[in-house]
Amino acid sequence: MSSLEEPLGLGDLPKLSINRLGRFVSLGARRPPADDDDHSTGKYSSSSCNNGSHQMAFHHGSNSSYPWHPQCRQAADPSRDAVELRDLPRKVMWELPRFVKIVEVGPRDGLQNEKGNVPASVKIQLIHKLVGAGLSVVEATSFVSPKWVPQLADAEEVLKGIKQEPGVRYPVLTPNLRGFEAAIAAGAKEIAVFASASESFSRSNINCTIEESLARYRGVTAAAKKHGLSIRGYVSCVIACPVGGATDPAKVAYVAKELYTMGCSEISLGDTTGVGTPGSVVAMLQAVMSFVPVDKIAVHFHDTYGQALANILVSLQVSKATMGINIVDSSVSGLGGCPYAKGATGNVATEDVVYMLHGLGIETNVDLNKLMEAGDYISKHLGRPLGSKTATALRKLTA
Ligand SMILES: CC(C)(COP(=O)([O-])OP(=O)([O-])OC[C@H]1O[C@@H](n2cnc3c(N)ncnc32)[C@H](O)[C@@H]1OP(=O)([O-])[O-])[C@@H](O)C(=O)NCCC(=O)NCCSC(=O)C[C@@](C)(O)CC(=O)[O-]
Repeated sequence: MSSLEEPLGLGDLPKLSINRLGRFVSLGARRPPADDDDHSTGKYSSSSCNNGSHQMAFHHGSNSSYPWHPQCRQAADPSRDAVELRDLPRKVMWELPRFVKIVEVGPRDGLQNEKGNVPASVKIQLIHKLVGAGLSVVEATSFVSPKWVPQLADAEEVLKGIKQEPGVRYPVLTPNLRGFEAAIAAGAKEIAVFASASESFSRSNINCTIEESLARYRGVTAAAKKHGLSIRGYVSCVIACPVGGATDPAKVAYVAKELYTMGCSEISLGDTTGVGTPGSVVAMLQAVMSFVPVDKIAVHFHDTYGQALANILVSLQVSKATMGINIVDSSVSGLGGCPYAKGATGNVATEDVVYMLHGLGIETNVDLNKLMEAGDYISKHLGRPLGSKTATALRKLTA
């Protein structure tokens, strides 16, 4: 392996003086004092890590296969310096969560935009592989009009074909009561409604105004609550709309608040076109966080402009007052795109998100190797190269 192929990670830092780093951390880092730390909420405690008594466990099964990976080196080296280095990201950045829940949207968002037909059996296999990789939320399909999204016309067959594992969530999109009824008949235990912060996108995606969609979703969420179902709510075009241009963060906050008030337990904020940068994302998140608790917010970035990982990172550490967002949507092998958002590419690849989070010492419970196998499986079926930079690099290394 050439040095260029090795990731420059925390494991490279021992070449620097720990004392100098310590000074840098204490002078430069803007983090709250140790008194603010609170393990019950998952906030970081620096003092407890210095003696190793609260070392984070690195149970990312896949990492053990990559001995050069910074986390593996550190896990094998319990020295004080290694512990300090491993926790460095938490010190120099605003607070990061200890655990991030990944919501895998590949089988739905990923496959809704495919030109070719993907058989239901392949979708079911893909979902099983994703769950086998440790993902605890896998969005399975959509009960939408087959005239609008023919790619998901097999929703019933897919949902009925999945062997639902205990403790795993399989949300499905439902645009109206008709979709909701079909979803519960097929065994759905969680639904998702999807509104937009842009009038023009709302019309092109679901053929109604924002207010009409919210009125419709009040009916759908009321029915879902009666059946004891969990509900996810999406807001699309949170940064910009493919037709209408930049979105006012206040509009995003309004739609998010309405969805939250009607009973959505998780609000996913979608940068549908992938134009957001950390600058625009922070402004939008601050607006939404005035109305929706941070632990109910998920971020959903498309990677059209290559900004998705940066946007996720800033979302995790968004505020001094809170511990940041800890739910991230992503799509295996970067599949996806909305058929009604012209020019937008796929979601950020789950493999790349997992690689970054594990590199930050954040747990996900996802096994990167098994996840890459799911990515190989669907990419092979679609006849296209891997859409994840991480998977592409690791496959080259192990070829
Ligand atoms: C909302 C509608 C149905 C309105 O569509 P419409 O044409 O206004 O509704 P309609 O009531 O006139 O129905 C049209 C036809 O569809 C049928 N129909 C009606 N509803 C259903 C249903 N549930 N299931 C099956 N069939 C249905 C209905 O019966 C009728 O059939 P016909 O009488 O002509 O034979 C339509 O616009 C639609 O299905 N849109 C879905 C579009 C979509 O799925 N977009 C992608 C998901 S959103 C997204 O990707 C963004 C997100 C979430 O990922 C976040 C982000 O990235 O930002």
